[in-house]
Amino acid sequence: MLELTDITAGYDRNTPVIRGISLSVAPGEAVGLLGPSGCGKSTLARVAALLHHPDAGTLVVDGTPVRRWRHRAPREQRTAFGVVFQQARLSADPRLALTDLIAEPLRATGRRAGIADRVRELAATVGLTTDLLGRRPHEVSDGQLQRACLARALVLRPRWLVCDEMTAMLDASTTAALVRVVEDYRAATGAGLLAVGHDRVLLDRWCDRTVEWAALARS
Ligand SMILES: Nc1ncnc2c1ncn2[C@@H]1O[C@H](COP(=O)(O)OP(=O)(O)OP(=O)(O)O)[C@@H](O)[C@H]1O
Repeated sequence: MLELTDITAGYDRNTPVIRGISLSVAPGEAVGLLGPSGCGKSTLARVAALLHHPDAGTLVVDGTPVRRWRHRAPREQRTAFGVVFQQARLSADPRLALTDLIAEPLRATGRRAGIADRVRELAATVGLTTDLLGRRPHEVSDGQLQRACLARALVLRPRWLVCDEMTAMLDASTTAALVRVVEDYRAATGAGLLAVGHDRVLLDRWCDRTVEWAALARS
């Protein structure tokens, strides 16, 4: 279970951008989070994925309260999450070939055995051909780069996926392909999903339930 309770967070302690927000995702559940631009969806998603320290409130992941965020979070908690952001180019090191980008979390956690096989397997899963794997981010399209970022998010086999506007920059066929990859992964592993977006039709089709930000902010 992913349980966010009474979360207050922002970028300046005196003026939080989200206040007293609670949201839970059950194991294996897919929850869509819908709301207008700037309301704080990404901030909440980053708190949930241990990437942003809240000013107040609690986060409990699979029964264990989170006490530290970002690089201070215990590895076991950090690696339970796979995260994909809207802007692949901002989340990809421009110096890394796609193969190294996908392998980054394996190297960062010292899991060096079988890296090449795992990258090949995931590249096929997300629909990246071998010739693309040696290219760097500026040598591939936004859709190809996002495929690599999704592969990177799955490489440690996370129990939780946070997709923050993952498909907002993509065409319909790439969107459908990436959603399918996430859903196949969830069907195989039972991972839970928090999917942030603007597109109600997509989120309703993709997720078990869609939550409106306005309802969260009222409750
Ligand atoms: N790094 C930052 N520093 C300061 N303010 C920020 C930062 N990131 C976001 N904000 C502000 O926090 C508020 C919430 O931003 P957030 O990105 O969480 O909203 P959002 O609902 O995800 O928006 P969008 O749908 O446009 O992505 C906005 O007013 C934004 O300007």
